[in-house]
Amino acid sequence: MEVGFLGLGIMGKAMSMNLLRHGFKVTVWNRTLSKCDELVEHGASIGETPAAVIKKCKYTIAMLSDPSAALSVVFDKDGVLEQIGNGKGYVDMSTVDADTSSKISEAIKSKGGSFLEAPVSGSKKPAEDGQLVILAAGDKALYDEVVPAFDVLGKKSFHLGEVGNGAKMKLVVNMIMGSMMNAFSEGLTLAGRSGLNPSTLLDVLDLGAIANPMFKMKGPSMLKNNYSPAFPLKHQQKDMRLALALGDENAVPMPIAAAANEAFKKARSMGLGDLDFSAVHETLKKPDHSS
Ligand SMILES: NC(=O)C1=CN([C@@H]2O[C@H](COP(=O)(O)OP(=O)(O)OC[C@H]3O[C@@H](n4cnc5c(N)ncnc54)[C@H](OP(=O)(O)O)[C@@H]3O)[C@@H](O)[C@H]2O)C=CC1
Ligand SMILES: O=CC(=O)O
Repeated sequence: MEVGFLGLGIMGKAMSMNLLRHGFKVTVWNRTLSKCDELVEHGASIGETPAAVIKKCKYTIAMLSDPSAALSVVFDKDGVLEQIGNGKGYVDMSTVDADTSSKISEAIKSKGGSFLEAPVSGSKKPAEDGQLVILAAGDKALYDEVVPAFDVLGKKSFHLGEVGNGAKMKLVVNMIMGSMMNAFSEGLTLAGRSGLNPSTLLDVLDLGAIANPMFKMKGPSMLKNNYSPAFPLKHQQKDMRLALALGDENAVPMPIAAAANEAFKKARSMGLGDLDFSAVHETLKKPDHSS
């Protein structure tokens, strides 16, 4: 199967590499074109623009940072809309809000193309290992056609109905994840400050009812102040912001998510946006008055 791939950040690189490993022919594009080189070394072709990729491929996947990037790649000059048409499918796997996804869907469909949103749950490692959870919604025929690619990228795919439902599901999941990360981070800090060994806290948590892969994976590196980015904090804060807007629209009070969003904003203001989202832990540290 031949696919186009737009966006070679942490996730897009891992996902397109995985497709190549499984025998897919992949044509890649990235805004910073030099990031295509490593993929080319592994057998990918380059498209000079999003439009060029769409022209060449029947199916194109996008994995872009946020709503503004997702819109720009579709609507701007040399964008997806210039070449999309009958018989072509566009699958946007970026995490965006339902409105953004609907705008993209309507534009693609007005040109005769088909559209699927398919944000994913799972980070860098699951992307490398083909263990993502795919939250698709939109054109069911296109979904059925791209299942071979989803089977490589993920361990499970859902088709959630109309466009917008995939985006909403992803935002709900990440709203919960961001809130959990803040509670975890406060717990680690409280354990240390009150004279407990935070490593022992990790062992205790792992044996009880709130054990989960995120605490297990992130805890040890957080205790070493290692925030090498798997899921950049700026994207987690974007997801909290979009989830809070969804809460506004539906009159759902979300005081815990709102507090978590403030912590992520504080972390961004401290210059931590490009680090892993677990770097929110740093917002709880005492200022160093030693110098
Ligand atoms: N990392 C993770 O663990 C997960 C991330 N996600 C979501 O997946 C998406 C991608 O995440 P991730 O790979 O981590 O992000 P990165 O920040 O690593 O990559 C972002 C990508 O978007 C591109 N981009 C940004 N702005 C524009 C623009 N205006 N026009 C064109 N391209 C643009 C970047 O291009 P350039 O290289 O030129 O900057 C890059 O290819 C996000 O929506 C994120 O929320 C979902 C699940 C897990
Ligand atoms: O969006 C991030 C993730 O880990 O899922």
